[in-house]
Amino acid sequence: MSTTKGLEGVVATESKISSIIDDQLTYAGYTIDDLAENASFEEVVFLLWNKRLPNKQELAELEKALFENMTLPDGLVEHFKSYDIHNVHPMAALRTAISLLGLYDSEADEMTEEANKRKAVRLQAKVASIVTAFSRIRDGKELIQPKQGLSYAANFLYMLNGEEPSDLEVEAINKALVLHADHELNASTFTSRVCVATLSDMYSGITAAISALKGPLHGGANERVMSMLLEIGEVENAIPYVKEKMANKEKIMGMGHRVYKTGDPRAKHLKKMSKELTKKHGMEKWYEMSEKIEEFIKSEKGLPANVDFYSASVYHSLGIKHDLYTPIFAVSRFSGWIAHILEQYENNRLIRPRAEYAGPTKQVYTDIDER
Ligand SMILES: CC(=O)SCCNC(=O)CCNC(=O)[C@H](O)C(C)(C)COP(=O)(O)OP(=O)(O)OC[C@H]1O[C@@H](n2cnc3c(N)ncnc32)[C@H](O)[C@@H]1OP(=O)(O)O
Ligand SMILES: O=C([O-])CC(=O)C(=O)O
Repeated sequence: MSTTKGLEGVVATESKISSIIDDQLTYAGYTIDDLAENASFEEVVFLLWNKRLPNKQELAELEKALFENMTLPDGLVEHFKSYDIHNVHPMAALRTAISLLGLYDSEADEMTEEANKRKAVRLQAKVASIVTAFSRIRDGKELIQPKQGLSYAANFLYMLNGEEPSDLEVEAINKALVLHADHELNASTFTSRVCVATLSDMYSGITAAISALKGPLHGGANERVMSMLLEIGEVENAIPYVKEKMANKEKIMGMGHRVYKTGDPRAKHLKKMSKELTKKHGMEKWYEMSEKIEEFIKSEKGLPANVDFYSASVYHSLGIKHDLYTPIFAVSRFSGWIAHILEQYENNRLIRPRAEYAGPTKQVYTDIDER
């Protein structure tokens, strides 16, 4: 047997959902550039779940279904008040909330295609409410119910802040949601597929995926990018800071990627947005600092900025709390995880690779008194 550390380059499944070929990302054949410029998040959700764009009626139906399913069970809201919410990371809270949500869904273990599609809508609708409810309860504020007529992105900001967002804010969040929605067989998506390939239920698959996304080598990097920028403080400190990190063999968060070698095609959209939003809010230094780090790491190590890098300064300029960055990634990625879970169910086989044994052999059991 031969092993490939971290399964690099291993093709583990076929999928019709998204592709990364020659550093270009597509969702069901549509380039990410096209979608980022033109699509609403709801259209992308439909696209990932159906492998085609919706017509007007289908889009309206999905928008309505998402809006109507945003309300949370009372028990879940009470649960947020039952622990020390100030000492809990929102990704841990989200992970537990989704597992708990499954207990309120009488169809949780119903495995028909129709039941799974209904659960898909409920999960996608409620994740926005869960993240925003957590944040508001933590801040000691009243919960805000979603407003009819607002898009998913607008309702997310409305439920988070309690006021209707500006067009620019909605555009920024919509674009971020579109850009993060799916990414082939990344670690969290693979986790969700491994989980449901045992024929476990959708809530379990999503809970497993959230757990994988939380880590700093994956979705957890965006929050850490912002911590790094804050630690650097001023633009002129950026290069000495990253030089020291690299001399200590520490990684620069938001840089590098397992698949992309020339560049992550999502990063340029977030970079553009970061430039615009930081300028608008008089926070140019976060953009300038990010650009300096990006250029330096690219020239020194040949590593590109990934999707997490500029999302940090985008969210910061929107006034979003830093520990909500990864949950926002999750809100978007629910759509991709769900698409992959549905695809896995459609053509399932247990995922069970092998490990090459590298431990001792020919051991002989000795009595405990003789060890
Ligand atoms: C949405 C997402 O999940 S995007 C990724 C988000 N994660 C991050 O931004 C965390 C920082 N980046 C990383 O840790 C990595 O680049 C990963 C995890 C994304 C990809 O990792 P891998 O493909 O396993 O690359 P690996 O960690 O083996 O690194 C290969 C080489 O590049 C270096 N390298 C990779 N990323 C970085 C980085 N961010 N900063 C400095 N050096 C890096 C490694 O030190 C290693 O160098 P060496 O060969 O001299 O030892
Ligand atoms: O694909 C990956 O390895 C990580 C990533 O960029 C994503 O999940 O969006």
